Amino acid sequence: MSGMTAEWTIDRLGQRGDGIAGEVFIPRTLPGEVVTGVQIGDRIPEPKIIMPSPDRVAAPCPHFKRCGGCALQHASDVFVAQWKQDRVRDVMARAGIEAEVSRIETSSPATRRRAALSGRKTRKGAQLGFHVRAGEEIVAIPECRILHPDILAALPALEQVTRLAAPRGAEVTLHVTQSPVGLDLAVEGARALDRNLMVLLAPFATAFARITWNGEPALQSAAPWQPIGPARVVPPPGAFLQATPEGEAALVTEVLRSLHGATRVVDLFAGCGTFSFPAAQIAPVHAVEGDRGLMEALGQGAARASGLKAITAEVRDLFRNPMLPEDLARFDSAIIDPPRAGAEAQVAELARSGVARIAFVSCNPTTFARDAAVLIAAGWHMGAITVVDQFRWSPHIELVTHFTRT
Ligand SMILES: C[S@@+](CC[C@H](N)C(=O)[O-])C[C@H]1O[C@@H](n2cnc3c(N)ncnc32)[C@H](O)[C@@H]1O
Repeated sequence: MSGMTAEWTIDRLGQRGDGIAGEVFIPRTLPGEVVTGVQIGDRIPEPKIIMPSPDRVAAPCPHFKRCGGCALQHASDVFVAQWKQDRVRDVMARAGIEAEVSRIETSSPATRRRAALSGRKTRKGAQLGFHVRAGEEIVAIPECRILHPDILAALPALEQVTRLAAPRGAEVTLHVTQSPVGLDLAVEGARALDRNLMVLLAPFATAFARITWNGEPALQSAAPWQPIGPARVVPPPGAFLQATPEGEAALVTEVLRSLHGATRVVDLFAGCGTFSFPAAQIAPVHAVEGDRGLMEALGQGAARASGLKAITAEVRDLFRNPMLPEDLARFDSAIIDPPRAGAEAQVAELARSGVARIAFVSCNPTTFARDAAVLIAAGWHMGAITVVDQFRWSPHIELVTHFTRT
């Protein structure tokens, strides 16, 4: 069929949010829609909609057609919310688990507090933004509907930094994180930082609280702290943080609900303490994490915080060296929030530990389903799942639930 125009009816959406008709992927379409277009390989990159779905809406962002940042702006909020919850049910069912998905918490537009932007120097200035869908070209995003207004307001300054940073013919990545005292900028792939460049960066102290250049400190006018529970934590440059404050609050609420009755908590894959600090309002917390910089940030935040139970920190690779049942014996409750790969090794140990309750946060339903199946097979009961949509208009899905012993 390649190269021919034909008519297609969309059956379903795939995990990246593309419509699928038979074996063909058709972006920016919805189930039930009839489309035509030229097939290139297994895709119809520029479909024409012949019969639209009642769930189709006008995309709120003027960049949607080209920008690869959002895949689902052509769908109503109701459709996206339902699709994400159904996807979690389907993935769980494929792992043999009948899951109760109770609700979805969707973050508001313009609340994403961190972004990785791509930049390239041009003859006249700089290109800065997100990549086009499945391509190298960069789309400028001055009217982006997901990013926090502080980040959008800094786009002109970020373009100037791109001009200073980008090596000839190469791209730089600008990790920008919003904080109450200004933006934290970590530039990667930049040309080497020298004295001349330091001088040129100095005026950016008004636009950015901190600039880090290929991992080296370049400028700091204020420590870019984040409010985490009752603590103030200064994460390392470019560090993981939950993407929106609303999403973080929804996750924390569910985690704390799961910890009801906890007296000693272990927080596995703790990051810089998103759950450790709120949990330490209830019980002492031992935070375990593989990244030393994150653990140091958590330790410094804990040392400055008041009114919390004790927080201890341990740097540990939980894939290669998971906490064993004997290590876990001093805790009655666990929080676990692994990266996308899930926590196969650690969950196997939790399953046979004496811990009474587990709050489980996941950013990948597929690895979560695999890990949940291990706990359920070992006699644990899974509670209702809350889907947390911090990546509004993208197909990305996060969830939180809890496990108790049956
Ligand atoms: C999804 S993030 C969650 C962080 C934290 N719970 C939060 O909400 O901010 C996953 C964390 O796992 C950590 N991590 C990744 N691989 C790891 C490993 N093998 N051992 C321990 N921690 C790891 C990452 O550094 C990251 O902080």
